Amino acid sequence: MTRPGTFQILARDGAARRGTLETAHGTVQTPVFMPVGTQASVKSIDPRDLDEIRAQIVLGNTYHLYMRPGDELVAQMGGLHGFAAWDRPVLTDSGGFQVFSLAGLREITENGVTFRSHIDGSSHIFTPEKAIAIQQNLGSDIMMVLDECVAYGTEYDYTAKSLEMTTRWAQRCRDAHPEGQNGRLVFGIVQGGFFEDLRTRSAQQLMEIPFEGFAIGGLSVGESPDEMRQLLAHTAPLLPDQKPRYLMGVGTPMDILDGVALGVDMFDCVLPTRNARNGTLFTSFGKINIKQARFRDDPEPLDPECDCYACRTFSRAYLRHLYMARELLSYRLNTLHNLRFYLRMMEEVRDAIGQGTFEQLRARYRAAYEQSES
Ligand SMILES: CNc1nc2cc(C(N)=O)ccc2[nH]1
Ligand SMILES: [Zn+2]
Repeated sequence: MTRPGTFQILARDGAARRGTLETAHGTVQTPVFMPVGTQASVKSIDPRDLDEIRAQIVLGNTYHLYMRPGDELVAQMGGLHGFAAWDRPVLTDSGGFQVFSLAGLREITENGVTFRSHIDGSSHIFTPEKAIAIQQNLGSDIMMVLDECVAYGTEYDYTAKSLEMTTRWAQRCRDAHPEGQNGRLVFGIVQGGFFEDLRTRSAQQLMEIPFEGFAIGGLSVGESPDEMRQLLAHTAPLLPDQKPRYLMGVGTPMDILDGVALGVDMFDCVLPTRNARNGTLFTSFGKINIKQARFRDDPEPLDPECDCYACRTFSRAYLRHLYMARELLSYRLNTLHNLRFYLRMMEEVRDAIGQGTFEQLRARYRAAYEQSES
């Protein structure tokens, strides 16, 4: 088996790259979209479904699993792979983002972040070492460092001090899980808010540490699409060409295609799974909402170009009925479809990069999505 952490670039099309990333649970074809399985489950679908829609790697949230059922229990049950019967790669975030966005009452010190549980108000502390220990217990293939994701609009001086601490925390995370240890990988996370010079500083400091990959954090936090794109265009090319680049929490189909065009290799987002549960569905002709009356007696498949179970088997009329009747099957079929849409788009992306036709693919999606965004 090729050493975990090995990243091979197979083809380029402009700044877009097609590659392979080796992990302890198999090879990931990049660019890749990671379905989000916050509480050890991709909501409403099971591992057989993930296989069928050809998911390669899923994301678990450290904060949630630490809170419930507890990382020690998950370790006892064989890590996420044994517990959730998923035998492919798993990436876990460090909990930093959730603590900053979910937990109540937080205090940040050099040692780590102290916070109260959103479940029962109990007090906890995440240090860099603790964040890594939890992810080790979860059996994560790709662990993220503990970082401070500063809120959109944070002023320059605080952001500058925060990134310095994030770098010191990153070093402590790497020290807690040395390079090559049991085939698991650790990625650094670039911060620096929306200040290009601070992004450069954060990237330069992190690249001094031997991470197997680098994430761009602190985005998709309320900024405009243009602000995100501008920051991304500045930051992505700063990162090592020969290491995977991961854009955290992004995004819409167009955000992802624009990220690929800027050299990003990995993405995760709750959009396809969350939108499925409110009836918003992604199709080859743009975004629709299945609850619209126009679908009441529509016998056609949701998306004729989609190969998922929902599109092969049922009509728009049936999918609308399930949604209006709040049938649980609605969550499952809509989720299967939306995730398959994202995963199929990534398959097309990888093929297009290999054939040098990525820009044509991006233009095709833009034609379908610009109008449906309006
Ligand atoms: C949904 N937006 C989003 N922004 C993120 C930033 C981070 C981060 N660590 O800066 C992690 C997850 C994120 N998800
Ligand atoms: Zn479908």
